[in-house]
Amino acid sequence: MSNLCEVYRKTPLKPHHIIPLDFQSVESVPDSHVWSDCDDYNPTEILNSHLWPESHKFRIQDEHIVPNEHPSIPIIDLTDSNAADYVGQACQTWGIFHVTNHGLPLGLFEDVESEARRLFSLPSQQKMKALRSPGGATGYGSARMAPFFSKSMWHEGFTIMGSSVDHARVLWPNDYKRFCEVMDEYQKQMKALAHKLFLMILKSMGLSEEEQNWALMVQSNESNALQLNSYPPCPDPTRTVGLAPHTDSLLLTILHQSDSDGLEVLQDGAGWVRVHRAPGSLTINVGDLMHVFSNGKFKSVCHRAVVKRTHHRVSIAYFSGLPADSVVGPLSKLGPPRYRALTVEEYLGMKAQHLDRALSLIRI
Ligand SMILES: C=C1C[C@]23C[C@H]1CC[C@H]2[C@@]12CCC[C@@](C)(C(=O)O1)[C@H]2[C@@H]3C(=O)O
Ligand SMILES: O=C(O)CCC(=O)C(=O)O
Ligand SMILES: [Fe+2]
Repeated sequence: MSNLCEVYRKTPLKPHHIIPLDFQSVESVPDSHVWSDCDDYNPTEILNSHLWPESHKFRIQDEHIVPNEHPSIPIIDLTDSNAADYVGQACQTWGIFHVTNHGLPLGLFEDVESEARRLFSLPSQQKMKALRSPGGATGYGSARMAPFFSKSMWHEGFTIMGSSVDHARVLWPNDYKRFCEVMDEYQKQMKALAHKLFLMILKSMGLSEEEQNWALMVQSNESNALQLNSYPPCPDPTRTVGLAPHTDSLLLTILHQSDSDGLEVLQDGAGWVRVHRAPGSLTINVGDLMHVFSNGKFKSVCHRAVVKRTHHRVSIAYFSGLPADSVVGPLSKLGPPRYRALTVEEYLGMKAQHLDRALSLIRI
């Protein structure tokens, strides 16, 4: 089991921040889930783009990245010989991009999505048997960041770190193996892809082979999490929020948006931009630890998820991180450090206390 689990044990949550609404039993949106107050909706520090240097506020010009004249999220073919450069550029400008030709079989996504749907379509009382414990990191429940918002999100999640067998067994006592196999295989494939992307990123940063080897050694120990997200159909999608605006804490996130769009990113000047899926692609975004490691060159992108009136949207997010005791600080070759170095554990502790303010609190 991943040692990220232990970090979260130190910041226990209250049960009402863990237990999702029984979405199957409601016909209208209860007041607890109506987001009318704008302040709730927009975390202050994230919107304050002082976190990001002026030079990053430009549009991608490279025609290989953006095939049309309207700015849109880059789509990068991982088999292109220049892919590493494009990945580096996309991390600097958008903090998010799609990858195609990633080599993963379509069946893998069909399987993980169908298992996720099998889980979320269980009756609420059954899912509650796998509820995350107050000091726990894995299992069924609301998003970990729930306590920072006065309203609840139209969302339920299932978090896996390592093996899912303990929770799967209580959900399906006689039929849990398939779920575990699919989740194990998915995590294995994602780990390999995260490794490949990390290597491209290091290359794009101009690291020497020796420096690359060192960094890869650190990354080969990655600590990760798999998050199944469910956004049930909502009677009033304009007054509800799927996932509130946030940045992801770890290095990189690999997102599979199943069959419907719903992810939006906050872009300087443009506001909220819908992240349309490209066929067969995966969506990659930069997380806070990568933001620190790149000395702010790569930006940890603020994003949110919206909900649908009739469609039950499911997404699968893989968070690639580092062991809790590893130290993350800006690469020295990227200029004077703009963030102080700290352990993953310390950073996640700050995130648990300050959410979107954590990154600015470690600025030098
Ligand atoms: C390893 C991770 C990463 C977590 C916490 C833990 C497991 C679940 C992840 C999420 C998923 C939903 C958004 C987020 C903000 C949340 O509330 O839970 C993420 C958070 C983070 O990136 O900080
Ligand atoms: O469902 C989505 O599209 C976004 C999920 C997400 O941001 C997350 O799990 O951190
Ligand atoms: Fe996220």
